Amino acid sequence: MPDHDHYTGPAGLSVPVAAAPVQTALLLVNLGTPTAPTARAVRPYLAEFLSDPRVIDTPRWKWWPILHGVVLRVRPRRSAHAYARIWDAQGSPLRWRSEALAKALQAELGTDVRVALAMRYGEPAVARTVAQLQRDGVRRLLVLPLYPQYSATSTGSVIDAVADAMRALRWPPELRFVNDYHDDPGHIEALAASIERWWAAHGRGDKLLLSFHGIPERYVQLGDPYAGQCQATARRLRARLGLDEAQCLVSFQSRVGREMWLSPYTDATVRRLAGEGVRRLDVACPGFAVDCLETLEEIALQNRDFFVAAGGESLRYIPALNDGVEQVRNLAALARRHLRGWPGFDA
Ligand SMILES: C=CC1=C(C)c2cc3[nH]c(cc4nc(cc5[nH]c(cc1n2)c(C)c5CCC(=O)O)C(CCC(=O)O)=C4C)c(C)c3C=C
Ligand SMILES: [Fe+2]
Ligand SMILES: [Fe+2]
Repeated sequence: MPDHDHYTGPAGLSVPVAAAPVQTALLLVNLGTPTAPTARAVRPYLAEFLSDPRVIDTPRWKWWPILHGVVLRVRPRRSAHAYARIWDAQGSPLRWRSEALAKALQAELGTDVRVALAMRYGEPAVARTVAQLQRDGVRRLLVLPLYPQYSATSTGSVIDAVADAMRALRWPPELRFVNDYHDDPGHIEALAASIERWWAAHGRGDKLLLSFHGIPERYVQLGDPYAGQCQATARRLRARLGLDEAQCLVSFQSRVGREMWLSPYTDATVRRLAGEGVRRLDVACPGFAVDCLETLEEIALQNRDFFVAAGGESLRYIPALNDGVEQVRNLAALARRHLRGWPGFDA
């Protein structure tokens, strides 16, 4: 009797003719974080991060000796000290908050989509996560980097990692990417609503500063749309909150190295504002989907100290959207829009 459900080969190979039910997955990708707030754990994380040519585009022969000879000897200890200030009972905030967001999104999206989380650097690695999804029968994959603004250094690098993961698979899944969501009306509304909610609970400061992660200015000259997208997010948020440019300012944080980065710099801005008589400064970081080292340490601790030392009264950090209801509803709606047209999702 011929078996119509299987293809049978001459050497005894037998594979099913009918495909298993197609599964769709949403893969969230965030930057990644060390496994512990120690120099020993931070070193391999920084080595992977700072070896990425999307992040540092200096030719390898020139960068390698600097990275291994200087940067990885000095920076891990400094970074570990910063991480130790924000590490909590659940570990790295970036990691556990990203996990909480993935879990909340899974609950919001239901059983039609499987939600997974990977990290660009460190674990869970993109390649391993994608390979596991494929083994589990996922044939359609929507990738959502947790960066509202596109930069080649962040989103572009996630695209590289997913492309590398695809290359390693014999039968890669169908693929879609969210490039950015910097001006998505639902995202702007989510940001505005969470800032207003925070003001209702804590009162309003004299000014609102929006601090975005910086990148070298040269990258923007080479075509990176990041700076324009940050300014567009700020413009829309201002319009929604009814603030002008004097009441709601933009700055860029985290400069590393000697090159000019996007300006004005956040540390110089908070010092300037304190010097100009601003007493209570509210700071939000709309470039970070979840709180992490850059918000909890660099803004809420380091820049707070700069502001107070320069004569300000208090710098208050307004938390990221994290796994709050505004973010979960918005990212679920964004995902559903990008899933449209795939079987099981309205066209
Ligand atoms: C040196 C170049 C760097 C570029 C360019 C850069 C761009 C960039 N980064 C983020 C988001 C995050 N960065 C974080 C930490 C971090 N960033 C850099 C360097 C660059 N980032 C370093 C060396 C570090 C590690 C900490 C340190 O030593 O200062 C984090 C926090 C991670 C955490 O564990 O909490 C995030 C998030 C974006 C969005 C971006 C470009 C737009
Ligand atoms: Fe960074
Ligand atoms: Fe930083």
